[in-house]
Amino acid sequence: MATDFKSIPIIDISPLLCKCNDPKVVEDSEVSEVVKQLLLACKESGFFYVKGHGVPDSLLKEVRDMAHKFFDLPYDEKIKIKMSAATGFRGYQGIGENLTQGRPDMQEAIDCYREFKPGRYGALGKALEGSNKWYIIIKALSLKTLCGEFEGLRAGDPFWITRIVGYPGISDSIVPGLPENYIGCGAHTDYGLLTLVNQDDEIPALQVRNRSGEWIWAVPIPGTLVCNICDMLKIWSNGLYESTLHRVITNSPKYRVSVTFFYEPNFNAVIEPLEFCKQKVDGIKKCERAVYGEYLVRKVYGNFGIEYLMNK
Ligand SMILES: N=C(N)NCCCC[C@H](N)C(=O)O
Ligand SMILES: O=C(O)CCC(=O)C(=O)O
Ligand SMILES: [Fe+2]
Repeated sequence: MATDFKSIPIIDISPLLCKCNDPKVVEDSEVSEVVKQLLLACKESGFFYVKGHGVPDSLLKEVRDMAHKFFDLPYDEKIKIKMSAATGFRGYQGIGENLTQGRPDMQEAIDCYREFKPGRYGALGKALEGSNKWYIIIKALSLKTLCGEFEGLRAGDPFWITRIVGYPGISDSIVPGLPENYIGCGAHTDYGLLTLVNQDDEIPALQVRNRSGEWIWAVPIPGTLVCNICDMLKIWSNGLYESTLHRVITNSPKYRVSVTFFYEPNFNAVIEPLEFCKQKVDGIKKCERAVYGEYLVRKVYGNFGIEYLMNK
């Protein structure tokens, strides 16, 4: 359950990285301390910054620089990798094409989804069949390498999504009578397990809602990644962890980029509150079950107007 948090904690996870292969990891006091902080953050705000994550600052910056370069290209170039229902919703979408709660977001983006063999996830998976445009977009993004880490038996054959988002800058001279909260991305929760956000320095934009409805800034902290709990993890934890509402405000004249990686469950996974999480609240089930793939496809359809959907 989210609380009235006023700030988002910064957690140094380096002990986890150093000691993850140590057979005595569970007894390690530094590791226990990190785990304690993570647990608290997952319950109180569903959001935290991580530092000591092992991804060099220079690489985080390089990724964002490449995203800026892509979005700087003329529109005619960008639409060479245009997304549609026919591309499995993979590729570029222009400003105002993504909808949140039915309203256009003032952003442009490139969406990538885990690739899989046609037919692998049956009729449901058909919506997302297609290949990513890696060769143009993110040769050096290193996200593919990172994705590789998450795949395989060890992590249960998870799905993943990555979204490279650009928010055009704004100023009174461009939009006279500009509202104070110009929406780069409307209020939403994320769908899967855990989101990692690599955001531009110096441009506060991401906001997270606490229990009383106040919007708390997740200002950029150089070298950190913003992490947040998503809907499927909330269900698994029987509501113990919060999938917190967040949004993006644009009030800077500077163009802002964020690169998000969504770590998701297996596409076919049936997600239900785990028994030991129910036990913590006298066996009461607090969240409804969902099939991840169904949930995702419903969200993807909701994110686009009808012209996208007519196209497959
Ligand atoms: N794959 C994820 N989580 N993408 C997040 C996008 C959030 C905004 C979207 N229009 C929505 O309304 O959900
Ligand atoms: O741009 C950001 O900081 C976050 C974007 C976001 O919330 C999303 O794409 O799900
Ligand atoms: Fe989000």
